This record gives sequence, C-alpha cells and structure tokens, in this order.
Amino acid sequence: MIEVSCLTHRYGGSDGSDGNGVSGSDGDGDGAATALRDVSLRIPDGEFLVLAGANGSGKSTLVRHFNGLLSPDEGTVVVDGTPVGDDLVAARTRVGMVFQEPRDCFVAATVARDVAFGPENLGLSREEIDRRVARALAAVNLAGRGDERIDRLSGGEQERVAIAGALAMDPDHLVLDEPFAGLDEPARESVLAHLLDLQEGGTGIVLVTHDLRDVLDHADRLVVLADGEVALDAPPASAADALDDLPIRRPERC
Ligand SMILES: Nc1ncnc2c1ncn2[C@@H]1O[C@H](COP(=O)(O)OP(=O)(O)OP(=O)(O)O)[C@@H](O)[C@H]1O
Repeated sequence: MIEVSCLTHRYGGSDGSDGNGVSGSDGDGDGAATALRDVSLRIPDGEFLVLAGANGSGKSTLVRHFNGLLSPDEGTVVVDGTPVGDDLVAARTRVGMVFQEPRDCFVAATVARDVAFGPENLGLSREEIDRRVARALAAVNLAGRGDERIDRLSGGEQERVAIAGALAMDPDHLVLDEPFAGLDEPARESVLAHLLDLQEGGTGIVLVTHDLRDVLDHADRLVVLADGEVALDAPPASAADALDDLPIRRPERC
C-alpha cells in the first residue's frame, strides 16, 4: 500500500534549492513554485491506477515521492507502513520506477547486465540474481536475449528492458512515467499487454500518461491531477463525463 497524505511539494524557493540541486521557478512569491498541493491518495497493492493530467500538472513530481527521489515539503508518503524517508532501500525495493526515455537510465551495455544491476546492489547471491534476471526477462518476452546490446534494440524493446530492470527488484508496485512516449502503435500495444500480464500476476501498476487510449478499459482507477491538485479520483467507467472538462486526451471510440 502506498499512502500519500496531504503532500505538498515546492521547487525552488528563497534558498534557491529544491533538494535536488535544481533552481526553481517563481510561483509563490518567495521564488518557490508549488508543484503539488495537499495531495492525498491511497494505492492498494495490486491496483492498476492511471495517473493523468496536462503537462506540468504534477504527475512526475508525485510519483517521484513514492520511492524517495523527492522529499515532501509538507505531508507524508508511507509505503507498506514505513515513511519513505525512513527507509529508502525498502521503498525502492517495493516501488519499481520506469522513467520516460529509459535509454538515459541504462547502466550497462547488455540486457542481462543492466537488469541485474538493481538486484546486485541488494547484495543478493549470484544464484538469486540470475533467477530474478531470467524471470524478469521472461515477463517482458525477452527471455534468451540477455547478451544483446541495449543500444541495438528498438524503442519498444528498450522500454521492456527498463521494465524488466524494475521487475528484477521484485516490487509490489511498478510505476511507469509515460512509458508509451516515442513508441509506435505495435510497441505500445506490446508494452501495455505486458503490463496487464504483470498486474494479473499481482503487481500493482501506476501508469502515468496523458494519453488514455486503450488504457482506461483495463484500469481499476483514474486519478487526474490539475495544477498540482487531485481533480478527479474515480473508477474509469464513472469518470467518462468528467473527462470532458479535463485537459487530457480522451480514449478514441469508434
Ligand atoms: N526540477 C524542477 N525545478 C523546478 N520546477 C520543476 C522541476 N520539475 C518540475 N517542475 C515544475 O513543477 C510542475 C510540475 O511538473 P511535473 O514534471 O511534475 O509535471 P507533469 O505533470 O509530470 O508534466 P509532464 O506531463 O510535462 O511530464 C511544473 O510546473 C514544472 O515546471
């Protein structure tokens, strides 16, 4: 369970820092820009949640709190009963994160070496690491391709390597930030199909996207952010009317 309570995040500010060493933009009078304001959300294990919203609405900022990449200015984020900041390793083990443009995040030249990187840092035995890598690659249909160079894979295959890397940590929740960006339709369908398989196997999915085509039919829940606040939190079926008023791309219907 991921529990977000009254979370506020500001970038920048009078000290010129946002905790990541990034200078902030203006917005609150003291030089701070409020990216999230009083956000509360409970994400149960196994749920497929779609997080949508316009550019700049705060989606990436929110999910970066789930595994401690950012720290709250106000409020708390608790994963499985433990505040994220109290045990970053536990949070990063339980919440796997796949970022937009995964090619910037690979740490090794070949598929299996990259997927093994996370488990290696957990200090697991070689046997357990190999088992996890094999299982993660099988889950994204890349079994037997561990020795291939990542830079020779297609965008969709690279996305699946990134997902495998997160899966090898054996997370309860997999968070994907715009995983379909830059993918053509077959690759998009393939990645989505693998996500659905994973959810069927018990992994919770948090899918950050502003493109809702195909995904809403499969999701348990749709949360929409607008200007750093929760504008909608509902099962997709009952959200259809509200979507008309929100700045996101609706699913196309025949
Ligand atoms: N490192 C940063 N420094 C300063 N401001 C930032 C930083 N990162 C994000 N912001 C600002 O915080 C707000 C929320 O950004 P965020 O990236 O979370 O939105 P988003 O919904 O994920 O957008 P997108 O769909 O474009 O990825 C925006 O106004 C953005 O300009």
